[in-house]
Amino acid sequence: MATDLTLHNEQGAGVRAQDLTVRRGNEVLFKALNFELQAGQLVWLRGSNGSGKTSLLRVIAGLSRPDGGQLSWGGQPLAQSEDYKARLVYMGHANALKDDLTALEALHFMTTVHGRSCSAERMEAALRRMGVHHRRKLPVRMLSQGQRRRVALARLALEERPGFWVLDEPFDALDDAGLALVQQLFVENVQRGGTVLFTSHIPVRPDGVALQELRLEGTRK
Ligand SMILES: Nc1ncnc2c1ncn2[C@@H]1O[C@H](COP(=O)(O)OP(=O)(O)OP(=O)(O)O)[C@@H](O)[C@H]1O
Repeated sequence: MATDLTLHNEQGAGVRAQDLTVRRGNEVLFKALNFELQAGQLVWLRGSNGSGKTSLLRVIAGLSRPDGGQLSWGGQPLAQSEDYKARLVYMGHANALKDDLTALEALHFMTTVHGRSCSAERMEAALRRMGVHHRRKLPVRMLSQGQRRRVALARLALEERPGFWVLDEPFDALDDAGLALVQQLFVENVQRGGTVLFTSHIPVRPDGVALQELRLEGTRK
């Protein structure tokens, strides 16, 4: 039997998952999962430890393949959609910052790797917004965990287009002010017509947009 987690929203195209099945080893994490993620949605992917949230995010980001079912964007397979690839911003659980680079260099490296290269002034402004500008010349290895997270998340502060953000535990290691900053970035992306799909074990309550939930609980068969 299919599990329908469709989130209803009428604005524009989005990601559609049909009968999605993912296994890890011998374990079926979820089976025949159906949902849509559309423009203007802020979606909290929830589920207990090991329920398959990271695995689902990786599949949506195109980093691994589902064992069954399809993912599409505007009727086209997700993996073949240039529009989807251009909108996708995926951030995994790890910060993916190079320890020996300074914070500014690490952000520059990250944006270049992801094809989002921009001016030094804009990167400095993003680091300032994330409250780590005063640490921009320090090597990443000398930053605290929360500061590293803020540098990595500065990538989101550089985005100006309506993006499709897929974020695994973005709030990890952040203090209350950091949490508020990142939620504000979510709201801005959603308000310009983007989508944010994220996991978090910390309850969040962004102001100004509706928060929807996609629950993986009970989807195993
Ligand atoms: N490469 C792998 N090989 C085998 N099993 C894996 C692999 N990666 C993940 N798993 C298993 O898949 C299940 C789901 O893992 P996943 O990381 O997707 O869960 P999660 O919901 O993100 O968990 P958490 O809340 O703890 O971060 C776990 O039981 C895990 O052990």
